[in-house]
This record gives sequence, structure tokens and C-alpha cells, in this order.
Amino acid sequence: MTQLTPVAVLGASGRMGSEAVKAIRNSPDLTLVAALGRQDPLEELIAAGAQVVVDLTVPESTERNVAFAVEHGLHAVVGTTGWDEKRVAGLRTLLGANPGVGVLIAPNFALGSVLATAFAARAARYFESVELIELHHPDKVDAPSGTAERTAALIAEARRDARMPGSPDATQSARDGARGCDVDGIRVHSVRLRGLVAHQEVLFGGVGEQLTIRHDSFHRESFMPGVLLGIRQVGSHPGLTVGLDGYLDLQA
Ligand SMILES: NC(=O)C1=CN([C@@H]2O[C@H](COP(=O)(O)OP(=O)(O)OC[C@H]3O[C@@H](n4cnc5c(N)ncnc54)[C@H](OP(=O)(O)O)[C@@H]3O)[C@@H](O)[C@H]2O)C=CC1
Ligand SMILES: O=C(O)C1=N[C@H](C(=O)O)C[C@H](O)C1
Repeated sequence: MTQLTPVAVLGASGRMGSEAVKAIRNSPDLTLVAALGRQDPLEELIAAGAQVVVDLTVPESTERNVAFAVEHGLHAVVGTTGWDEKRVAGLRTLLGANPGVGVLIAPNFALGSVLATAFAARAARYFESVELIELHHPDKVDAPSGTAERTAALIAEARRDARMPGSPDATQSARDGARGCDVDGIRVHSVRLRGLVAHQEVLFGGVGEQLTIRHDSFHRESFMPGVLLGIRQVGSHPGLTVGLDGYLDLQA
């Protein structure tokens, strides 16, 4: 008989957490052993015998949740935003002291979004101008989105490698926020609108042409194949992986 992987979800009653609970329950190779919320002690993860913890909480709690998992030898699949460079560096150190434990931090679990970000990174060196627009539901607590931060960082890296200057911009005066925020030298604009779920456009401009790379998540089900892929693979990838693309062969 094949062993089922025992999985716990943190943030289980949230928008993403409740969808993940459903997806895990519907997976014949996984068993949901804990579904925790803000009030529940993390020790329940151990008592429940979880092997993989899925963190879909809030930026203030994710670092502590993941540290607890790693220190107790549990693999973690993390969708929560807020993982800046300092936090990532701290987690790498912690993982160094806990060899064999795997953590996946995936700013976006939707396969189309992962591809859109990869395509944008590839296109980055060919266009003089680039700006990014991310559009989300109005209940989102952070801006810009984690996906936009990562996409901008990868575009900026590709442009630096190609020794490109910043996007041309003659603006001399602007109202606060009119030009969006600066992520690694890339302008990112955040829209919050009832009815939206999660959307992103990367706009590349060259002389007489524009390339737009757009991805839309219309429902949180779109994230679930990526969440399940992460749960199934995290144990085979010790150390830290940032981005679901780390588990995919995007060159094929
Ligand atoms: N990687 C990806 O593909 C995606 C990532 N996200 C990210 O996932 C995160 C969650 O998003 P979303 O589901 O929309 O948010 P919600 O606000 O709907 O859910 C967050 C949940 O976390 C719970 N929570 C808060 N603090 C803790 C804690 N200390 N321990 C355990 N649970 C806690 C909340 O409980 P309570 O109700 O009690 O406050 C709530 O149920 C965000 O950072 C978002 O950006 C979202 C979509 C896709
Ligand atoms: O809060 C959300 O909804 C989302 N958060 C993630 C992000 O910040 O990029 C992923 C997706 O965009 C949905």
C-alpha cells in the first residue's frame, strides 16, 4: 500500500487556505492532518504528524511559521508574501543548520503566471522600456504583489546582465504615486478593484512596437495544481527554492 503524505495547512480558513484544504482532501496521495488558523498553536503540527506544512497566512506570521517547521524537520510550501532579502537570508542560514529539510517559496502557484514571469525575464533585454501593472482584489493587504516584486527583480537582473540603462522617462514633476513604485529600477503600478482576483501585465516598449505579457487568475483554483506540485516535490528538494519554476523544466 502506498503511504499518503501527511500535510498541514496554516491559514486554513483564508481565501487561499480553504481552497488548498479542498485540493488536498481531493488528492488520493495526500492526507490533511491539520488545518490551523491564527489562534492555533504551531505545536499541533507535530502532534498531527505533518510532514509538509503549507503556509498561506499573512506577511507578519509567515517567517515564524516557516522557522518552526524547519526547526522541527518539516518541509514547507510557502505562498505567503513578505519574503524580502533579509528574511530569505535568515531562512537560508536556518536551512543550513537543518540539512535535508526543503522549503519552497512560491510568489505565485499559477502555472500561467510562472510562465509569464519566465517569458518576461527572457524578453527583458530586447526592449528599451518596461513597466509593470499588477491588478488584484481589494482585500489584498500588501502592495505591490509578491509576483510583481519577483517579476520586476528578474527583469532588472536580465537588463543589468545586458548592461542596459534604466527605462527612458523624462518626467520632471509628478504627484506622489503617479509613476508607481520603484522595484529594482522597474516602475510597478498596483490596482485594487472589486471583482478582480490576481492579474499582471508586463509592458515592454521599443521603437514603434509594444509587447504585453499578461496573465489572469480568475479563480483561486488556478493556484492549486502548483500548490499540489509543491507539496509532492518539496521533500525531494532540500534547502530553499524560490519560485515554482525551480521545480519545472521550463527549457523544454
Ligand atoms: N503564491 C500564490 O500563488 C498566492 C499567494 N497568496 C498569498 O497568500 C497569502 C494569503 O492570502 P489570502 O488567502 O488571500 O489571505 P486571507 O486573509 O484570506 O487568509 C489569511 C489567513 O491566514 C490566517 N492567519 C493570520 N495569521 C495567522 C497565523 N499567525 N497563523 C496561522 N494563520 C494565520 C488568517 O486567519 P484569520 O481569518 O483568523 O485572520 C486567514 O485565515 C497572502 O500573502 C497572499 O498574497 C495569495 C494567492 C496566491
Ligand atoms: O493576495 C493575492 O491574492 C495574491 N497574492 C500573491 C502575490 O502577492 O503575488 C499571488 C497572486 O498574485 C494572488
